[in-house]
Amino acid sequence: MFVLVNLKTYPCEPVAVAEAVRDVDESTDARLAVAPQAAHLERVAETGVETWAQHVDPVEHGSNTGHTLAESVADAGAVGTLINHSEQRLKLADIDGSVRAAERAGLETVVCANNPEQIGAAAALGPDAVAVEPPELIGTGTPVSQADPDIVEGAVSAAEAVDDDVSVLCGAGISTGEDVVSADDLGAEGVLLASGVAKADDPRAALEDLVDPL
Ligand SMILES: O=C(CO)COP(=O)(O)O
Repeated sequence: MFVLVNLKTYPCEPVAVAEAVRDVDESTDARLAVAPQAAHLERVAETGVETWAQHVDPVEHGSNTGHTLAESVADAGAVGTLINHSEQRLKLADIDGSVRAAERAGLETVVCANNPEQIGAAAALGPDAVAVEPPELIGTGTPVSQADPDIVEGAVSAAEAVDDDVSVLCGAGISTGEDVVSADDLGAEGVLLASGVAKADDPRAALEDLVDPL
C-alpha cells in the first residue's frame, strides 16, 4: 500500500513529520511519502523522505507570476505531485495541463476527484494514479473506507474501465491501520491522508499505528 501524507497548510513541523515518515517507511513494506507546502519541499526532501508537491500549475517556464512550476518542485526534490485536490480544484483543461507539466518534469502524478464519475474522467487523462476523496468526509475522522465503501469500489471499477494501468487511492478521514486495511480490501492501492498525522499530538506514533497491520 502507498500511504501519502498531505500536510496541507496545517501548523505542523514539516521536517519533524518528514523524518517520522522516513523512519516509519524503513520499518514497513508499505510505501510512505509526504506532501508539504511548496516552500518546505527542499527542507523536507533533504531528510531523505519520498517528497511530493501538493499541486503544480499547467504552465511552462515564462511569465506566470505566482504559479507553481513543475520543474521547480522537481528541482526542490519532489518526485511526484497531487493535482486537483478538493481544496485546489482545477478546470478539466487545467488538470490535463498540470498532468502534462508534471510528466514533462518527470514527476509522478495523482489526480484527485470527488466520486467514481470524476475518477473515470481523471483516469482518461493518463495520470499514474487517481485518488477518490469525498469532500464531505475530509478532515472528519470518519474514514471513507468505512463510511462510504461503495465510492471506493466504484472508483476502482471506474478507473479500471478506462485504463487499468492507473492505480486508485482513496482518502478522507483515514487515521488508523484498520482504515488502511479496509481501503486495501476495497481494491485501493493506497491512501491519501492528512489530519490523522499532521494534527496528531505524536505524528510518529500515528504513522506507526497506520502501517502496523500492513
Ligand atoms: O484531503 C485529504 C488528503 O489529501 C484527507 O484529509 P483528512 O485525512 O484530514 O481527512
